[in-house]
Amino acid sequence: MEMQKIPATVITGFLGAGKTTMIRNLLSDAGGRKIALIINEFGDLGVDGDVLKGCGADACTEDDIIELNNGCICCTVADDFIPTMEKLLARENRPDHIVIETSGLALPQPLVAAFNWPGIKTAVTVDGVVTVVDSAAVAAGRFADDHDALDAQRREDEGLDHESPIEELFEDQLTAADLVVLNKADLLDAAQLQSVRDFVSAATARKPKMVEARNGDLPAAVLLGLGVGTENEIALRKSHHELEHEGEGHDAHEHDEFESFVVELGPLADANVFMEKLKPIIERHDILRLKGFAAVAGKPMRMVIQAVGSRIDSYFDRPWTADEARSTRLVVIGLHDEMDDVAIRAEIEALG
Ligand SMILES: Nc1nc2c(ncn2[C@@H]2O[C@H](COP(=O)(O)OP(=O)(O)OP(=O)(O)O)[C@@H](O)[C@H]2O)c(=O)[nH]1
Repeated sequence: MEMQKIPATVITGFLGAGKTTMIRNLLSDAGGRKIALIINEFGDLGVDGDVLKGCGADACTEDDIIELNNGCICCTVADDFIPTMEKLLARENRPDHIVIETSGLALPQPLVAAFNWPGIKTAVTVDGVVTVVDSAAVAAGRFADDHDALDAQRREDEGLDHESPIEELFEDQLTAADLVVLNKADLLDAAQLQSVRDFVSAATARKPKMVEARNGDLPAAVLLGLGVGTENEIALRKSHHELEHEGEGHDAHEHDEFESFVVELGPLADANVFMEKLKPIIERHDILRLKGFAAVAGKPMRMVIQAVGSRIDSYFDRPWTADEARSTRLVVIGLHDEMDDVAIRAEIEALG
C-alpha cells in the first residue's frame, strides 16, 4: 500500500530573473535523483528548453524535459498542463521530483490550483512555489532587467488572458511564493539588498522566506528538499549535519552558509494539532524548509511532513514496518547565521 507522492515545485519569476540558470544548477546537484522538467516557453522561442537539454545532466535527460508551447501555462491549465502531468504520471519510470518553470508572465495561482485535479491530487504533492527575483532590477525600481520588453510582451500576446499590469503580476508572483530567491545578489551591496527585501516584504502580506543567490546557486536541498527527508537521510542523520555533506558524489561545491539539523520526537498524540502548532514555529523562525516523517498514535501508517516557507503539507504514505522504530524525525534547514537551532529544537520538542 505505497502512497508515495511525487513532490512538484513551481518556479516563477520574470523574464531574465535567472530561472533557467538556477534550474541548470539544480540539475547538477540532484544527487542521483531523477527530475522531470516542465517548461512553459511562452513567447520565448524554445530557448530555455534548448539550454537545459544541452546541459547533459544525468538527473534530467531530454525525455524528461517537456515543453509546453501553447500559450501561457496558467491560461491553458486544463488543455495543456493537466494532460502533460497525467502522461508523466502514467510513465513506468516515474520521476522523483517534478519542476515546473513557468514563463515570466504566468500567474502561479491557477497552476497550483490544478494540483487539486482528481488523479493528480492523489499522486503529486505541491512541494512549493519558488519565485526568482532579479534583485538588481528591483533595486533600480524595475521588476525585470528589460521592463519595457516585458510589458510589450504582455500587451502583444493575444493568448494571454490576464490584463494586469506588470506591477500586479509581480505582486501576484510574490504572493504565491513560499520561497523568494533574491537572485543577482552579486550586483548589489548589502544596503541595496536590504531595500529589495523590504520591497518584497511590503509587496505581500504572506511574508515568504527569502534567500539571496548568485546565478541561482542554491543547494537542491533548499530549493526542492532533494535529499532531505528521504528514508536513508533521516535514518542516518545525527543531530548536526552540514548541508555541504549532502549529495554524495557531486563536485565538492560548498554551501556552508546553510545548515540542517534533525529534531526527534516520539509518536504524535494528534497530527492535526501538531501541524497547527508547527506552522507558527516555521513562520516565526528563519526556517527555509522542514521535512520528515511522523508516527501518529493509533495510526498504522507513517505520516510525511514537508514544509517550505509557510506552505506545509502532510499525508500518510505507507504502513510502518515491523523493524522500524515508530518515532517522528524532522530535518530543519535554514541559513547558518540566522537560524536559532536551540530555540527551534526546544519549541518543536515541546509539541511532542
Ligand atoms: N550578474 C548576474 N547575472 C545573472 C544571475 N543569474 C542569471 N544571470 C544572467 O541573467 C540572464 C537571464 O538569466 P536566465 O537564467 O536566462 O533567466 P530566466 O529567468 O530563465 O529568463 P527567461 O527564460 O527569459 O524568462 C542571463 O544572461 C544570465 O547569465 C546572477 O545571479 N547574477
